[in-house]
Amino acid sequence: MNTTIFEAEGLSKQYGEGMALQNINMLIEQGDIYGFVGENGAGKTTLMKIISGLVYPTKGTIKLMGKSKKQDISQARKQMGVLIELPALYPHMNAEENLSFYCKIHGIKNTNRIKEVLNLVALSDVGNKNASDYSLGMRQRLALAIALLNKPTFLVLDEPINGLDPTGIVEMRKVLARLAHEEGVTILISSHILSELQLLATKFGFIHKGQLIKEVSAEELLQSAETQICIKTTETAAAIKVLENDLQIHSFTLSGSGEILIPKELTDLEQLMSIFIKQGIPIEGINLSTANLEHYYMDLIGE
Ligand SMILES: Nc1ncnc2c1ncn2[C@@H]1O[C@H](COP(=O)(O)OP(=O)(O)OP(=O)(O)O)[C@@H](O)[C@H]1O
Repeated sequence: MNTTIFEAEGLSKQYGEGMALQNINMLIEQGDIYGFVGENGAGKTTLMKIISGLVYPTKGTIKLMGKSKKQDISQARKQMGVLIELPALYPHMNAEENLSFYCKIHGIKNTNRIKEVLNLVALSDVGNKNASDYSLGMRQRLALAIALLNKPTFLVLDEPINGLDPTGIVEMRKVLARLAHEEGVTILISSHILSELQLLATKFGFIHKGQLIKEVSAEELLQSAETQICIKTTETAAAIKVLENDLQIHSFTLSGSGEILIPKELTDLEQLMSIFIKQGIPIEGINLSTANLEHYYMDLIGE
């Protein structure tokens, strides 16, 4: 049975007149990389702050590492690493010195941990370079290293790839995948870069105007996407005739660029190719379209 890391029941947060969160029920289990998706102002940061103890909910309950009493939750938070706002980095200090400073603040005596976290975030080679010489991606990874100092089992990361260039994004993805797969860290991560989130997350939660409208596993997302065969031909009208008359396929659509999209389960690709060739229909390309987190999200919120 999977262990529950975080659970919210009927969670709401009101700021003045505005409801930032409304009746949220959410479940994060051990080993999940939970991708948190939502528009600006949807409520992602507010929920992450509640989990981290930076903001109190107006209504509802939370359980952290199976604990629900206030004191036990505070204790459980010691097993968490949080990156919501970038911690202050001292530019004139190198990464090791910055980490050493945070070790002192958090009362971490095991200085070997500094080398370990530098290794985990792939900064070992540049650990003695001043932080002012780091790229944004390296600074983000150093901030992550600070969040990892206490060996967390649960990481909460708000937009950790925001503003990074493609190399920085790939580096961060590799680091997070390694933390999850090799160190067994459970991760809650928000990002507006849905293609990136799709490469990493094992589960998704979609929040819209303060409401968690859907939770779905990566497998369910794949299954729910109607995998389609896309056929590109210069003879679209003739190809459609063959589909309808010879193959009795009527549920196909045309993409914006004129490709014919057929649900995969409706067709035997070999048979389709052989009929097209027999009828002299030129095929310029065939490929499979698969699940797309961005489309899924847009469908979900009705846009
Ligand atoms: N301290 C605050 N006081 C008043 N309103 C707030 C406060 N913090 C957040 N809000 C409001 O709560 C709502 C949710 O904000 P939140 O920052 O949680 O959204 P978000 O999904 O993280 O957005 P983004 O993707 O832009 O970071 C927004 O309407 C925001 O204006």
